[in-house]
Amino acid sequence: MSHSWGYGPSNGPDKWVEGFPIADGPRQSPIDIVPGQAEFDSSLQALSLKYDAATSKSIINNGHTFQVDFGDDSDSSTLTGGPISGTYRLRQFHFHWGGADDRGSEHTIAGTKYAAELHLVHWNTKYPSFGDAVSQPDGLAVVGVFLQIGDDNSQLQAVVDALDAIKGKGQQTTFENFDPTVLLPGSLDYWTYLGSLTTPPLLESVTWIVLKEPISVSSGQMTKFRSLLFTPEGDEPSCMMDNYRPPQPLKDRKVRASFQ
Ligand SMILES: CCc1cc2c(cc1OS(N)(=O)=O)CC[C@@H]1[C@@H]2CC[C@]2(C)[C@@H](O)CC[C@@H]12
Ligand SMILES: [Zn+2]
Repeated sequence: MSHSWGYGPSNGPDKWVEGFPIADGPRQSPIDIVPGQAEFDSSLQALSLKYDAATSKSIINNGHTFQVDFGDDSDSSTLTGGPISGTYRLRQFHFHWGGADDRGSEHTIAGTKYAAELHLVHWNTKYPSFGDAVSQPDGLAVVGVFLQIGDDNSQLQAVVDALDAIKGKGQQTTFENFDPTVLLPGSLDYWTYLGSLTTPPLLESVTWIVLKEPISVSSGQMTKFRSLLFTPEGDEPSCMMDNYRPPQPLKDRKVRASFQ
């Protein structure tokens, strides 16, 4: 099973180690975050997320999730501060979600699963490109935001409304003038730890920044996420859901908190 990984019984997270031995590595993601065991670090800076709506380009169904891609050939949309040094550029954001409202997030909080998790992906501009950064230990910084079932999230609706146009794997459409700041919660308090991509190739190149405060999403909006397909239009349809990796061993790592 080299590159036909997925989330099913025959190609899902428990099988990924066959094609990607790093699945059993020392800094795998996601993890279960236990707030009582996280260490408050007063030297951690506040997150500075500065995004420009003009950098949003397109939305695509890549067969594992859907993602919104951003133009990253300038410092228009960046992450600075927080646990990282230097400047990281926003490349894309995507989600992971469940087949029902009781599951779907990748990180968990003392065992609690949220209905979905947003990943805002940034790469370190000390490297020439995203492609170079993905294999470096300090190459990527991903901001994770939990989605909790509640009221309709009007800020998310523009994304939800675009999903009809990208139902099948490989479909994409323009998605311009979207500032992902609107998807952030009121507080930017976070936990941070060193981890990896949560899908193959599971590269151990991610500084994870997981926000404590969730944003809301309604059951109806989640139903629309689940109407996407893992499969291309025309193939036997398989609804896109439960596209999350479960928590991995913490091993020799510490989780730090930016708040007390
Ligand atoms: C961090 C966001 C990210 C990037 C990538 C993946 C998955 C990702 O989501 S996650 N959940 O944040 O880990 C899986 C495919 C990866 C890609 C990074 C770039 C590649 C490694 C390409 O070079 C070939 C396969 C690509
Ligand atoms: Zn992700």
